[in-house]
Parts: sequence; C-alpha cells; structure tokens
Amino acid sequence: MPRLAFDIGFCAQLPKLQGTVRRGVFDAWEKFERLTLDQLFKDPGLKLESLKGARDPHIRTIRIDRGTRGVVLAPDSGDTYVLLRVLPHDSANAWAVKQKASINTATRAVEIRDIAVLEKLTPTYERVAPPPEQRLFARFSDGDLAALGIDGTTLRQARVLTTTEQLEVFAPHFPQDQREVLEYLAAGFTVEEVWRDVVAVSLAAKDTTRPLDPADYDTAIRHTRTRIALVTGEEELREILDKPFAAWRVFLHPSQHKVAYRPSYSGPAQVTGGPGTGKTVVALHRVRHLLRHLRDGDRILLTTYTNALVAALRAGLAELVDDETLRDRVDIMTVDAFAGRMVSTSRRPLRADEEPVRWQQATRNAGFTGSPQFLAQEYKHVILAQNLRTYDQYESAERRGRGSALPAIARPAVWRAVDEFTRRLAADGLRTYLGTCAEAADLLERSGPRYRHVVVDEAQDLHPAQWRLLRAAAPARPDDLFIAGDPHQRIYDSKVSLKALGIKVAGRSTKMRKNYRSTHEILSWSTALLVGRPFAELEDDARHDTLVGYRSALHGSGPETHAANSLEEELAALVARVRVWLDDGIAPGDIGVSTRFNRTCDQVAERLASAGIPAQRLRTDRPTTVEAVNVGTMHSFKGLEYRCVAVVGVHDGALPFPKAVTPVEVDRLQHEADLLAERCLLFVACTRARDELYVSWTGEPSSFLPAT
Ligand SMILES: Nc1ncnc2c1ncn2[C@@H]1O[C@H](COP(=O)(O)OP(=O)(O)OP(=O)(O)O)[C@@H](O)[C@H]1O
Repeated sequence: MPRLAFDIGFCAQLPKLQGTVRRGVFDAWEKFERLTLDQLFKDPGLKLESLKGARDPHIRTIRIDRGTRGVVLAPDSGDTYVLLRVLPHDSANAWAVKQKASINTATRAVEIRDIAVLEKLTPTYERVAPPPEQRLFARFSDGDLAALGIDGTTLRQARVLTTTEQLEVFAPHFPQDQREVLEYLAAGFTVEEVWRDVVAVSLAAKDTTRPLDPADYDTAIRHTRTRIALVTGEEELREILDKPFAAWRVFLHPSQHKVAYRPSYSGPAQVTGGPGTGKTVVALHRVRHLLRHLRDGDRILLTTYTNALVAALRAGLAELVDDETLRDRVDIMTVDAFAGRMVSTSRRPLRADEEPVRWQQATRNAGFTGSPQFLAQEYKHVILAQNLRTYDQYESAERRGRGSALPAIARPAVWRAVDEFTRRLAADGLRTYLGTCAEAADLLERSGPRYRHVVVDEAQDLHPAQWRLLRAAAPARPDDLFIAGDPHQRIYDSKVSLKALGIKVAGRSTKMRKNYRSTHEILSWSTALLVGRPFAELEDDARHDTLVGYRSALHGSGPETHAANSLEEELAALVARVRVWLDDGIAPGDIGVSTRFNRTCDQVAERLASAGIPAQRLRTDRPTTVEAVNVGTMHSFKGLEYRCVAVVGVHDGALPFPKAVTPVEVDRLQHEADLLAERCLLFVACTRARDELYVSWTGEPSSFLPAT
C-alpha cells in the first residue's frame, strides 16, 4: 500500500503555510492511503510529475492546491514517498530539479543534498584554496571520512574547504548526516567521538548485519527516524499539521532518544547544552519513559525554577502522555512550591522588595559594622549554601567563592545579625523561600523521600538549599535524579557544585550541541554576547563549560537592531516591527516582547494595545493565547520560545542594571558573578527567538551588545 511520509524540512515550513495548503497536504496524504501506485500516477488531481532537467529522476512534484506544489522523493523501490517541501509552483520546480537523494553508507539513512549549488560552489572555492595540507579537513584520511559516511562527492567538496565559515556556506546544501559529521570534525572532535555521537546513535536499533543496498529506499526511509515521519493515521497527521511545533515528538534525534529512553541510570543523570538543544524535550521524554516503568504507589516530581516554566512543562507533558491517570502520577511544580507544600506553614514568603529593610534592621540591632547587602549574601552563599546551623559550624566554615575578606573577629556579629533576621521573620509570620527549602529538606531527611524519581529542568539556577531538598525528595537509587540545565543561562546568583552536594553525575552526563530553535544567524549573534566569559560547570564549579560545537541547522535572517533617540520613538519602532510580523501572517501569540523591567513591560503592553495590537503581560495564572502578543521581563522568558522576539530597552542603564550588581567594594567575586548573570539574561532573552530577533534601545546601547 502506498504511503506519504513527511520530511523534517516540510515540517519546518508548516508554521508558515496557509490553511488551504495544509488541507491540500492532508488530501494528498489521504489519496496515498486510498489509491494504488498505478492509480496515483494516473490521478489527474495529484499530477505526480517528473521534472525536465532534474538532477535526480526520483525527485518529482505533486499538486497541493492552486499554485502550490509539493516536492516528493519517489523512489523506485517500495511504495513510500516522502514529502520534502511545499512551495509555490515555480519555486517548487526550481528547488526540486537541483536536489539529489542518496542513502548514507554509515548511518543508512536517506539524505537530500542540493547538488546543483554544491557543484557550483566547489570550483570557486577550489580556485582560491591554499595547499591541501592547510585545509579544514587535512588531518582526516579519506578512509576515516568514508567510515563516517562521507561519500565520494561530498569528500571532493569538503576537501576544498579551508575555514569553518566556508563550511557554513556549504553546510545547508550538504547531505544532512554528512553535514553533521563534518561540523563535528571541524569543531575539533575526533573520528572516534564523531562515530560514537553521530553514527552509532543513528545506527542504534537498525539491523546492520545485512550489507547496505544503496537502492533500497524503502528500508532507508524507515531508518531515517530523525528526519522522516511515517504517519500512522489521520489523527497523527492532523496533530502534526495543526501543532507544528509539536513535531519534535516524532523527530526525537537519536542522541536525544538515547538519553531520554536509556532503560536505567545507575544514579543521578544530567543533560546539558546551549539554549534550544532540546533539554526540556528530553526531560519530558524521560518522564514519559519513567512513567512506563513506575511501580504502584510510586510518583514522579517534575520541577523547575519559574511558574511560567511549570505551565510549559505541564502543557508539554500533556502533549506527550495522553493517559490522564498516568499523568496524574507526576507532580509538576517549582522547587519553592514543593518546599512550601512540604512544610505546610501559614507563614507568608518574604517579598524580594521587603528583604533589604529587614537586613538593615538586623545589621543595626546586631551591631554589625559591614553593609546589609554583605550580610544578605553571607546568609545566602555561605550559611544557607553550606547548611550551617550553629555558630561553631560557621566559625570554622570556609568562605569559598566569596570575594570579600571577613576577619575572624567579625564572625560573631554576622551570626548575631543572621539570627536576629531569622528570629524576627518567624515572629512576624514570615519566611524566605530558601529558608523554607532548608526546612523542607530537614523534614524529608527525617521523614523519608516522597518520590521515586525527580526530574529537574533549568537546573542551573537552583541554590544548594534547593538541591538538598531535591536530593532528599527521592531515595538514592538508580534513576533517582534526572537533571537538565545550561550554565550559560544562569541568571540568578546561585552557585552550585553538584559534586560538592554529593550528587554525582560523572559517567551519566550528556551534552547536546545542536540547536533546534533558532536560526544560525540569531544563534551566532547571541552567542557572541558571551564569548570569552568563564562558565562554571553545574557538576563541578572548578571546571568550565563551553559552547564548542554548538550550532543550528536552520538558516534565516540575522537579528535587526534599532537605536532610538527617545523611549517614545523606540516604542513606535517596536509597534511598526510587530505590525510587519503580523502582516507577514505571524499569529500574535507567536510574538514575544521582552524587557529588563516590569515597568517597561507595562509601557510596551499599553503602547501595543493603543496601536490596536492585542498584547498581554506574561502571567502564569492564565494561559497564553494565540490572539495576543506576549510581553514579559527577560527573567520570565526563561525556558520559553516564540517565532519572533523583540528585546527592547537594551540601553546602558538597564543591562547591566546597576542595582542588580553588587558593588566591587562589597564583594569582588560577587560583582563579577552579577555582571555575568546580567549578560546571560540578555543571552537568554535573545535565544528565545525561532525565526526573527529584533533588539532596540534608547540612547546609549548596553555595553554587552556587539559594536554596531
Ligand atoms: N529533535 C528535534 N527535532 C526538531 N525540533 C526539536 C528537536 N528537539 C527539540 N526540538 C525543538 O527545539 C526547541 C527547543 O527545545 P527545548 O525547549 O527542549 O530546548 P532547551 O534546550 O530546553 O532550551 P532552553 O535551554 O533555551 O530553554 C523546541 O521548539 C523543541 O520542540
């Protein structure tokens, strides 16, 4: 029976396709289900045409609707065809004639390359290339490259390249798996590492005992799980067409699949990687895997940092696990909410704006001569972080990571002030979030764990007190903790070393390097914001994490920046920008506007509304809608994503925000850490964008921005 399968390139186009085109795709698929191959070829409505001048006779086109055609791979063997792209008539033909399909000799998956473009580029680069030994892949033998699936044609083309910039020019046209291999090698990975991380993961679960038949597309299509979706029924196709962003459910990359569906980890496991590498997706799939093996009575805690993310995780899990009773066995909440639930107290959490006054009082009453800010940080980063409960413990504690001297003689006054602060809080019926975590951890350590598994997303911002609570929430057994995080997105001033807390992930840690969210252009611009800065690993803060090999497979336009002379002008430019997006057919709900401050968010929301553009402040107590542009602070955008993102108010007084940066004279190291967190905040905001990024400011731009 014939089938129409779907290529990931088509799925990437989906958000931009009109309803009539989607209906046309559905009708074409339905015809494949109903007719024989012979009938399909004769069907006057489908018009399954071969193309004059095609580089590959197996690439044909079909009619989708008036003026739109689908490009399909129609192999001789088997009866599964693959829809590669849907384009206006002339563009479809122009694109189709240049493509060539093949089966990768190492991964055994189907690949498509733009052979016409590659053949045009190669001689031009060859002419200006330095001697072969100075070129990009000179240190790899032909044999090694062939073993990794590089075929003769790609080999000749790759051999002319000298720099990674040149590879970027060729990359979108190379066959997909071969491109990935070359990108890894160019990023400094060894042949063995590339075999392990690219080829072996792709080969997993495939029958490799039989020799590869380069003409057997039927088997190869089934082996291309990462890029080709074999839709099982009408409902599944409707879901892909209606919820295109949910397509990752079908296209989990083998490297992601391997991490999420590993039967068991002997202890805590960790997945790291830059923004958009699919950490949240992997964490959700892990929950799905754990649910399938959960014993009666056992429960899972899925936790993260912010409420907005809790809402996103809840929606994501609902898309992944249909069975509601099974989903009910997962508690999804922030770590702070979990702590609050454990201690079940009527004491109200202290608001951030109430805290400085209380530290001032404590400083005065205890006769401490240092600054209240110093005290607050000493409490958070030394006393709570090390779980110091008595003065004797504090007296002998190391102040690792602090950049301010504290003579031994001053420690009693610090302790008195902290004691004063916590006693007064309790007397006034108040509590701090972190203090509550410490209490909850004590309670669980005494009463025993509540969950069989704990899965943590956005782990980089959690404080040691929160980690102690999570550690105590599940028994130390295989699959106890699954941790997803990225040190480059640390935007609160928590410092942690999982190793020091007894959470050992060595040998069970995986790093993701491929970004699925943003275009290459947005990613390289955003990554440049962080270049040259040190990022302590989550696991061990003495070691540094890097973004080496981090890349995107998507291409699009680069970020647009706008310098305004006044806030009014900046807001007017924003309105104009958002209008263009809306006119281009982007739904309001696919647009996010982010700023450093709440009050700028209000101004933005008001200005958009007065221009007749529906806008809503991002709130966790109500779902986002497709009808309104989302406006939120950079902090609240953490973990989220939008097709188009505007980051406004990026001026020198906002990033870094002076009040968020500890003065160097109070604590030198904290000053550096705060500056880095402000920089990461801008990075996080910019990397929320899928297709388009717009950045604006009034007056002097933030010093974090690259020179414009
Ligand atoms: N294998 C895949 N194929 C296609 N798209 C994917 C794949 N994996 C993830 N995605 C998509 O990439 C986007 C980013 O994924 P996700 O939010 O999980 O990344 P993340 O690493 O948690 O990002 P961040 O750290 O920035 O919050 C999502 O839209 C997701 O659906």
